[in-house]
Amino acid sequence: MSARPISLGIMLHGAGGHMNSWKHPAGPADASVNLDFYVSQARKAEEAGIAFAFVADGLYINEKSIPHFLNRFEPLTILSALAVATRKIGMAGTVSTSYSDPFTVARQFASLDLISGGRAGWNVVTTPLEGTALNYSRPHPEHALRYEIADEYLAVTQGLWDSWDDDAVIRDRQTGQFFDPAKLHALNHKGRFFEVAGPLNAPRSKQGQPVIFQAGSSDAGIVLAGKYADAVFTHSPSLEETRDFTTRVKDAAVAHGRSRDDVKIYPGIGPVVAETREAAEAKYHAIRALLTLDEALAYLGRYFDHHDFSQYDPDAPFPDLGEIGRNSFRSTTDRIKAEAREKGLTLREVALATATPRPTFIGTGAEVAEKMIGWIDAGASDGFILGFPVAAEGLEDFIRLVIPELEARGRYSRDLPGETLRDHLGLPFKVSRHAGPQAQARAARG
Ligand SMILES: Cc1cc2nc3c(=O)[nH]c(=O)nc-3n(C[C@H](O)[C@H](O)[C@H](O)COP(=O)(O)O)c2cc1C
Repeated sequence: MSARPISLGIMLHGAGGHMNSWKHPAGPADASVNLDFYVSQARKAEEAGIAFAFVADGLYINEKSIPHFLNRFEPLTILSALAVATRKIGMAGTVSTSYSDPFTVARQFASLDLISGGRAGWNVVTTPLEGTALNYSRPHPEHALRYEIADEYLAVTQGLWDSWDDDAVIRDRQTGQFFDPAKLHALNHKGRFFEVAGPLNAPRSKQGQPVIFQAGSSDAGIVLAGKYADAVFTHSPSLEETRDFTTRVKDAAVAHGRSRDDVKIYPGIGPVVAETREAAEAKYHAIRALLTLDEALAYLGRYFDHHDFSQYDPDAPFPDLGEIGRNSFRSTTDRIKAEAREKGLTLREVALATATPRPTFIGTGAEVAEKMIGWIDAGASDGFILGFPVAAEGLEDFIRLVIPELEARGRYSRDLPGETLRDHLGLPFKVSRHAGPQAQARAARG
């Protein structure tokens, strides 16, 4: 295989990314809380050489939330179950830095990394929805502050993960020595938001530390990713916009003394594939028909902190919302507003395009495979996270129709490299900050 193989993750999100995917006959209606369905999706993905499973999350619902959000598994709990039902596929889960404590989260991911044999990843989010504050006995931090908290939070967590040198625990039954005190490091962090003494009560794992994913595409999100992220989950509006984003994240990594290859970019895509282009279009139309306009307006509203769009004429131009949305999903709402303005769209058009977008990757297996290769070769991304609108149908179709086309072009292997998630993503073992200069140099050489 000469050119780079394409790296894939799969979003596990119940019945699928379409808000009414639960109505689609391809999978179970209760998929969001159906352990057997999650296990079967993860195993199919693993067999197909998909590098990691990815579980998104949210911490606040109301009666307008989409069905999958109303009843679903907590990410680390479901990933711990999936870790013992699989052997190779990575396990990446979302946890918010605005509504948790670094010691607990460091410990939870360290445990997942041990349970899975070095396959854990943490998708770091800052939580967009103000209503979350109602569930956590604390005020909702505004956008900039959320990212300042996240920065210190990550420094603390990664510090805790290096509490124990790789050979610190001896467990010598003859001498009775359990560990070497010289190889145990307290953190003694005292910062603006956190005071954490450490050490962590968990060792490092087969991959050193869990992989850091980051999701959040605003300027502040890009700076955070450049500093800490091993991988970034982002939108996929177009090849050009995604490539621009990728360039900015990799520039940010370089600005923090890292290399461009230290951070991998994974846009989420929702391919719809069939034997012919017409059949793929028919599949998309069946998916689109699952949705009413009212539901699309509620879906759109969530990005704007559950703004009520039903108050406007759907066939009038998209309303001028001023600052609404800037403190929630900022990068997403800025993009929606700009596109509506530039293209002169009505509210109805914006709501439908947001809730049930026409996939960028639609067509035959060969067409979708060619397009994916085109994105990678143009430098738009390092891989993709597959978030099928209808999970059961989408994964089957992709394995049957797209993967063989990628293989035929020498751009995909079902044999995942190595054993850990870092191996799968082409990232080196994470050397401890307390390791000597020789170990650091070895790691830098790869
Ligand atoms: C592609 C993408 C995926 C996201 N996934 C989640 C998620 O699963 N859970 C969550 O609480 N927030 C998620 N967020 C929200 C961000 O963490 C952040 O709180 C919000 O988008 C504001 O950041 P931004 O303006 O930098 O994008 C996501 C954002 C993006 C852009």
